[in-house]
Amino acid sequence: MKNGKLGFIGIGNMASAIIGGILSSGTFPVGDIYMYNPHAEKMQRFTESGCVACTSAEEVTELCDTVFLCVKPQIFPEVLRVIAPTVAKKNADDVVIVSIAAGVTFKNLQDALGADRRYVRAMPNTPLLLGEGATALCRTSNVPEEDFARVRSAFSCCGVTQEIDEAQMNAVIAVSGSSPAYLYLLAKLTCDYAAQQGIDPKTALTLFCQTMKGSADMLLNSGKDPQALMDMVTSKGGTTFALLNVLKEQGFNEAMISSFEACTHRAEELSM
Ligand SMILES: NC(=O)c1ccc[n+]([C@@H]2O[C@H](COP(=O)([O-])OP(=O)(O)OC[C@H]3O[C@@H](n4cnc5c(N)ncnc54)[C@H](O)[C@@H]3O)[C@@H](O)[C@H]2O)c1
Ligand code: PRO
Repeated sequence: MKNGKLGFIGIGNMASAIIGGILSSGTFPVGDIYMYNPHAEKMQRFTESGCVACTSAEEVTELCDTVFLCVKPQIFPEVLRVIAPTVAKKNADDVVIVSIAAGVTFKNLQDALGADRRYVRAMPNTPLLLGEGATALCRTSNVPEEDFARVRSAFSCCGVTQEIDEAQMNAVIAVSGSSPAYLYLLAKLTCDYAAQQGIDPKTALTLFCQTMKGSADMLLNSGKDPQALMDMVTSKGGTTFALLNVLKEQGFNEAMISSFEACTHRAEELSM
């Protein structure tokens, strides 16, 4: 029997972002959110808000019909081994297993927990914490619309969601899962430069962040593609031209593409 409870195993950065987003949105009753982490202090702020702490991953799996696996890929074999007997006791219709791990495939999950179970893979990102996340999702063909909608709503109350094919799941990490890191790197380099030039760090951060937000809005809403928007900024013989020229000369595009490929390749290596 389904009971609508959401269970989280592994309460680290990402589960905290997802649960934080869910709590701020109020989409799910706080008492329906169950969790387990071996370090109990990681659950404290959520239990203080009314979420339920469990004493094991098995307990979360037993009590919840949507189970989010939020541990590092390297910990997956252990967690799957621990929850497998509890998953096996349930009807296949009564549990959806959601993995947010980079690289862990449906085949990995099916080998450990059974081919007849329902699985969703998600690739969220840390801005879910503020309700501004982006999550790519895919499902096995046996996940009905109603179950998928429920999982999707846990992510869409924390931002944008898009359904893709499993074959694209590793490549999408460079698009939205890992990409906050390179945007923060850009922010750090820009603000460090501004500070060296005597610009107040807070002023620089405000200007840079609004520029990221405004540029994102232009990409989404102006009807122009990235190249056309770059051209709008770039006066012939002007400052942007000088900036882009150095990036080109120093191999920025190639470095970015190599970094995307490394990201995807690492996800492939993390498959069990
Ligand atoms: N951090 C991100 O931006 C991000 C984005 C998308 C996907 N992911 C994926 O999310 C997953 C978690 O990443 P994270 O950054 O939150 O890691 P994290 O290290 O912050 O969190 C993992 C948590 O798992 C707990 N844990 C360890 N062993 C456990 C066990 N046996 N049972 C239950 N819990 C256990 C740890 O104490 C920790 O709190 C990874 O698989 C990662 O690929 C992360
Ligand atoms: N953080 C995880 C990692 O670095 C997965 C996407 C973002 O592996």
